[in-house]
Amino acid sequence: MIAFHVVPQAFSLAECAQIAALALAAPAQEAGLVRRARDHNLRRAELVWVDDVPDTDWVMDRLIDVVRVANREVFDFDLQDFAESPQIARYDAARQGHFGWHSDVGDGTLAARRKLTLVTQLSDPGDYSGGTLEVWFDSNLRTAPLEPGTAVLFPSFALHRVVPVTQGERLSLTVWAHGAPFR
Ligand SMILES: O=C(O)CCC(=O)C(=O)O
Ligand SMILES: [Fe+2]
Repeated sequence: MIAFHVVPQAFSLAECAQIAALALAAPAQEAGLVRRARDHNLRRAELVWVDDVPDTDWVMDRLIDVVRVANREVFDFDLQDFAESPQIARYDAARQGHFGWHSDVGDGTLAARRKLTLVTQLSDPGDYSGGTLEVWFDSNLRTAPLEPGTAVLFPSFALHRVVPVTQGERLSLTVWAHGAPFR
């Protein structure tokens, strides 16, 4: 099974800036985990659900295209739908934004069906320190490239984390593709 797939320029720089601006204008929610439990030791971030932001159909359309191509060419998972809104997460240094080691698959109705995770970098790496996304699937730890617009995809059950942001602010755009649970 492929652990980690990188798609450069899934979004242009201008598109990343546009998505970031929409997110900064929208009211954010404190980040929950699957099933909306809150554990600040595990995650500190603010979330905006893309489906709650007007005029973002093009964002979802692009994400669907990128997932479709990656799944056809690389993963070949049995995917059925996108059952949850994409999320924009803001991790800032003031709150030591981070997300500890976790899997995106949980035992909630939706989280149990997560199969493929896609994360797009939205921020210029010059705007923050720390904040790297690491995926630990096998003996190799993989780090998501920092270029804004670059997307990474990995099986949703793979352990991953966002290390604490120590300066500035990092934004990311995440979406999950769902299907019958792995068996
Ligand atoms: O912000 C990221 O890079 C990762 C987000 C994530 O792992 C999640 O929302 O489950
Ligand atoms: Fe995650």
